[in-house]
Amino acid sequence: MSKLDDRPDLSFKDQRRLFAWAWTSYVRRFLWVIIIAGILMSVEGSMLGLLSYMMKPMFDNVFISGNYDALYWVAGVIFGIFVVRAAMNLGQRIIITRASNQIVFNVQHDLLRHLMMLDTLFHSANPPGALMERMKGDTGSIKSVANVVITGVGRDIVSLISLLTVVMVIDWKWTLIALVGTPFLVLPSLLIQKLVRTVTRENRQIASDMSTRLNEVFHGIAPVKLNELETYQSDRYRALADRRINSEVRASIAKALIPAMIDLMSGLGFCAVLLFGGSEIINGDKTVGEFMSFFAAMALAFDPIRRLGAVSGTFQATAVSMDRIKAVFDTQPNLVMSRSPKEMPEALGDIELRDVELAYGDLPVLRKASFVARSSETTALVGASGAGKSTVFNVLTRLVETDGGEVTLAGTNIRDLDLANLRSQFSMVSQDALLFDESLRENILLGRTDVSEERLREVMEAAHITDFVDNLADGLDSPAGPRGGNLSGGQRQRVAIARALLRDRPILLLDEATSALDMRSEAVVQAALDRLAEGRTTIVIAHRLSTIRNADRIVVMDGGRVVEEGTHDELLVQDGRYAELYRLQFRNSDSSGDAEDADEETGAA
Ligand SMILES: Nc1ncnc2c1ncn2[C@@H]1O[C@H](COP(=O)(O)OP(=O)(O)OP(=O)(O)O)[C@@H](O)[C@H]1O
Repeated sequence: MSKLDDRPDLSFKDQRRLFAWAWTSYVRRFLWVIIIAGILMSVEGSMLGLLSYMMKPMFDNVFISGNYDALYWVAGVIFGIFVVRAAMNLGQRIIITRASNQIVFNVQHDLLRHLMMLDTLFHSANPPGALMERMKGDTGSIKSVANVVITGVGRDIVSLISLLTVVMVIDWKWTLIALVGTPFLVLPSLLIQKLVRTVTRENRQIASDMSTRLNEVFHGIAPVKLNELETYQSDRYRALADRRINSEVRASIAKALIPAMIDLMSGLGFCAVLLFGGSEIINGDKTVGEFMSFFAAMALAFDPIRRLGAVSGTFQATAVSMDRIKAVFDTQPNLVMSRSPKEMPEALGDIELRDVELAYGDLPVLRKASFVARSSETTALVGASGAGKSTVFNVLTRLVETDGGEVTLAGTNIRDLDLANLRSQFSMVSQDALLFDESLRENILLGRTDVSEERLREVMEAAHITDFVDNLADGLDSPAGPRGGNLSGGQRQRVAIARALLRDRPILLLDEATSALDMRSEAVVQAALDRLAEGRTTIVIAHRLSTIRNADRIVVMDGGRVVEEGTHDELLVQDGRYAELYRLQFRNSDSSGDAEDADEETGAA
């Protein structure tokens, strides 16, 4: 599963494709809102033309002819123009803000769902900070298109058309002279657009690296402090921030270049008209009012023209962000989903791995691994660290896809089963129990509303949670803290066990489920797990071999292969890898009295 690498620069066709995708997927459903906002904007924009046109009666009828009556109606009309402008602007702003936020949240919502569908390998390759930046930073730039482009462009185009109509009506020759420099803008603007795209892409990447850095610092705040990495981390962040400032400045220069060039061209046109038109007024061929109207229209056109010039920069920047978002949507999960999934077998039956192969990139992790976990029995997976035991769990729950071989549940290939249905067969407790930043109650219930207080209490007692919960000020409603940080490792593990007890599914997967518990708690929780395991198909990975010696079957893994299988006694008689591990652990725990130390030394799971 791929890392989200940057894609090549966007051609004009790519950009058209991206905007077409955004339009059909997200914007089109707001067509009516856009039309209404467009009407309001058109009215607002046309008011500028009217305003400039009012210069003519103001100068010719009021100032030059000295007509007092005209003074009142001209003033009234001009005030009316401003009232209409204000009302239209307010109306369309409200409408578009609502629509643009809705569009962005829709994109974010779809993106979140899509990201949650992508498999574990994708998430291992792409750090959370980088994904958050795509979700927030890049979608935010779509909003700027909605806000700036849809609102601004509509209004500015209408303003420009109305102002151009006024200047054309007054004198088409003056208009042509004013616009004489425009064709020279085309080539430089194309080059500038490419520059904007390049700088924006770089900028987004730096923003993503910054989020990743922050995410890692806050996630690993304890190791940062304990290894005195504060200065190192803040220097790294500062280096990124310096690059970001640099690239922000370059991006804004690039974006400002087009309006700056438009300014220059407008200045040239302005002076040319002044030179040419000034003499016509001096000669009496044109009135002062006409001249003032023309210049007012020209001056009022500056802002819309400059903004329209800047729009192309915004468009380019947004195209880059949309491309980064589209890259996520284009990434498909590695999982092969069955189009017509088979029914889940009534009686679950055995779980079988047959010649299963899996590699993470170039690293082979499972190599033709085969074993059977019999229905309603407990199977233990044993082997050195990195042997591939947890990967077997990932394969069973289809968090990762195998490269070869097959996994069956009661004879049915798990690929032929509905994914959600398959996952609903498992309860799992893993070594690093992940808690959410919610109350303990919410962490145990995980959204379920059908659990009675009695059942909840029962489960808490079995998982040995009541011990510590009853001592908390808010009891079960105490917050677990970010990633369960308010609890100890052992307490977190007990919450995870309570979840599994409550979930109560036919297959139980325990990955060093009691490794963080003290001896006394472990004995009690282990008893609860043993009770839970009764009648269920259980696969257990345990640190201490003593905890799995009663398993119905022990599967020994080494380097991604199954190297031995049997009961504890059979494996001891075989005198192979298991017997070696067991003796080593037994001897160490015998001499030190601490089985855990022995486990760590041997690396046995
Ligand atoms: N998401 C991943 N991306 C790349 N490599 C991975 C990933 N997950 C695991 N690995 C690699 O796969 C190998 C097997 O890992 P696995 O977690 O299955 O081992 P394990 O037997 O459960 O080890 P332990 O007893 O230490 O938990 C290891 O070498 C590990 O580096």
